[in-house]
Amino acid sequence: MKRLTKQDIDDQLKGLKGWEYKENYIFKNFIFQTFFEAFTLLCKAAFIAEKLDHHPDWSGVYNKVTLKLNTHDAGGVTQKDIDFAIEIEKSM
Ligand SMILES: C[C@H](O)[C@H](O)[C@H]1CNC2=NC(N)=NC(=O)C2=N1
Repeated sequence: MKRLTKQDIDDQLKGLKGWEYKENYIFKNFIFQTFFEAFTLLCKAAFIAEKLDHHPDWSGVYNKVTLKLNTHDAGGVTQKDIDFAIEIEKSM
């Protein structure tokens, strides 16, 4: 899959609240009230990852989650990464 240009990525991220582009990946930091809500997001991310066959780098510390994505073969951000972010936002 073709790597997106910075302009394409910036344009697409305008519609995705909290998502940012940095050093060849897109990411979002989430902060919840509770560990359970954070864990719920990780569960949703796991199901989306399996559906799209595209898996985020993630970290979870108590009520905070970070999701980070790029496409290994392309060496950067592709439409698959954006699609993952869209699915996550739809699930919120
Ligand atoms: C074969 C399989 O489709 C690839 O290894 C997938 C799996 N999940 C992946 N996830 C992410 N984030 N980037 C990839 O390039 C990627 N590649």
